[in-house]
Order: sequence, then C-alpha cells, then structure tokens
Amino acid sequence: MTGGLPVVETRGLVKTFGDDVHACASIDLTVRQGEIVALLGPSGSGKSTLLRHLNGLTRPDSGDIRVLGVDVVTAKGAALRALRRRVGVVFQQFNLVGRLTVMENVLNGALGRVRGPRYGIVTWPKSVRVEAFEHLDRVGLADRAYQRAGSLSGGQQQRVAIARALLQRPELVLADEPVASLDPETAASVMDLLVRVCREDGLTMVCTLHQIELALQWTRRVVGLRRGEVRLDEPTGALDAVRLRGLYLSDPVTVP
Ligand SMILES: Nc1ncnc2c1ncn2[C@@H]1O[C@H](COP(=O)(O)OP(=O)(O)OP(=O)(O)O)[C@@H](O)[C@H]1O
Repeated sequence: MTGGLPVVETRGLVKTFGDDVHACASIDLTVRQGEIVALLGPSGSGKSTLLRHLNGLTRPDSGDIRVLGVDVVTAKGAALRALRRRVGVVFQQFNLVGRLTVMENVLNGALGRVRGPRYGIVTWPKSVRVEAFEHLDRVGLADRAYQRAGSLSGGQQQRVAIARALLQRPELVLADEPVASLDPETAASVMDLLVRVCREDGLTMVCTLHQIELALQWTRRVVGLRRGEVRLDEPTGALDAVRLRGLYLSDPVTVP
C-alpha cells in the first residue's frame, strides 16, 4: 500500500543501551494508513524497542518519530496521553486483570475516554457497555462476558485483550508478539482475528512476530530487522520463507 497517509514515520531513529547494544541503529520506517506490517528478526534485533518508541514508552537517543501526526519525541504529559488513547496495544502476556470479569476487562479499554474510576459493570454508561458487548461478540466471547478473565485459556484471554483494544477506538494497533504464548493452532486463529478486525475497521497495525509463517500468511508487508537495522522491507507477496530465514542466519548475513 503506497497511497495512504503516513501513520508511523521514523527517521534516523537511534537507541543504544550501554556502550555497545545498538537496539535501533538509525531506523527509517514509514507505515501508511491501513497497512498491516510484521516486524521480524532474531531475538535482540530491536523489534520490541522499535515498537516501544512508537507510543513513547522508550525515548530515542536521536532521530525523529511521528505517529498519527504527533511528534512522539517531544510529546509529554497530556499530549502523550492523548496520543496513547489513539494507539491500541496488544501484549504477549495479554495484561488482563485476572480477578475481574471479561466484560470489566473490555470496559477498561474505554478508560481513556470515559472518566473514571469505575467500580463494576453497571457504573459504565449503557452505550459503552453495548459497544463493549459488540466487541466481545466480534471476538467470539459474548457468552463469557461475566466469567473471571483469569479462568480463560490463553487464546481466549488474547481475544479479550483485542476486544479491550478495540473499545479504545484506536487508529493504530501495536502488537508485541501477540501470539508468542499460544500453541500453533490458537496462534493462527488469534492472528486471523487480529488482522480481520484491523482490516474491517481500516486500522493500521504494526506487529512483532517470531513466526515467519504467520507473517507470510497474515501480514501484507514484512520489515526484517537485524542488529537494530532494517535489512529487508518488502510486500509479503514478494517474499518466501527461505528468504526470510536469511534474517536469522549467523553474520555475515545476506538476504538475497
Ligand atoms: N531496557 C533495556 N535495557 C538494556 N538493554 C535493553 C533494554 N531493552 C532492550 N535492550 C536490549 O536491546 C536489544 C534489542 O532488544 P529488543 O527487546 O528490542 O529485541 P527484540 O528483537 O524485540 O527481541 P525478542 O524477539 O527476544 O523480544 C537487546 O540486546 C536487548 O537486550
């Protein structure tokens, strides 16, 4: 996709930890509206660090970062909170409150736009409850709304986390290894769901993944990182597993 407005733009993004860990070594990346992008690369290649810069969780040593038109490098306080409300995040470990019901966890996705604190489902405006229920239905868990979130399987918990992110009404979704804790079959079904809801709602998604096959099957573009550098950036249709495995080979590496 080349025509959409830029949602993510990094230029010369540099992040170093200590003296010699170049987590991001001058990364230039543009992601446009509606794109579904996988970040691939071996462990330690900088995928999560790059993702964390996009909602200001990590500050760069140098470089420019614009997300949804906001200068993330200089944004702080209310401006940063406003940006984060527009960015839904899906984590590897789901980050649900296990002792709360599924519905309460989903409702927490609206905390940024409905003033809290809220104690219990009925204290939320009815319109928000209806919207939350619709998202639970979308992720296939309407019948679990009043079950304790901690009692669900990993795949179900990630579906709840996706419903919570959707209730936030995000424009950008950042998913950090969203299926890494799931068995292969469940991982595939959660990827299918995540990509489907993003497509249906016209959302942009940047997703770190460890599984080449999932990236090839569900995303439209792969950005391959190695040692903090972008080594590959191509439409998924132009790639195959053999080429992508080149990212994971010992240096010197060439991705033909
Ligand atoms: N807060 C931190 N303090 C020190 N070093 C860090 C910190 N965060 C990341 N690093 C280092 O930066 C490098 C990139 O880490 P990052 O987590 O971004 O890689 P990754 O590609 O996401 O890896 P993985 O696939 O294992 O999650 C690694 O060497 C890591 O140890």
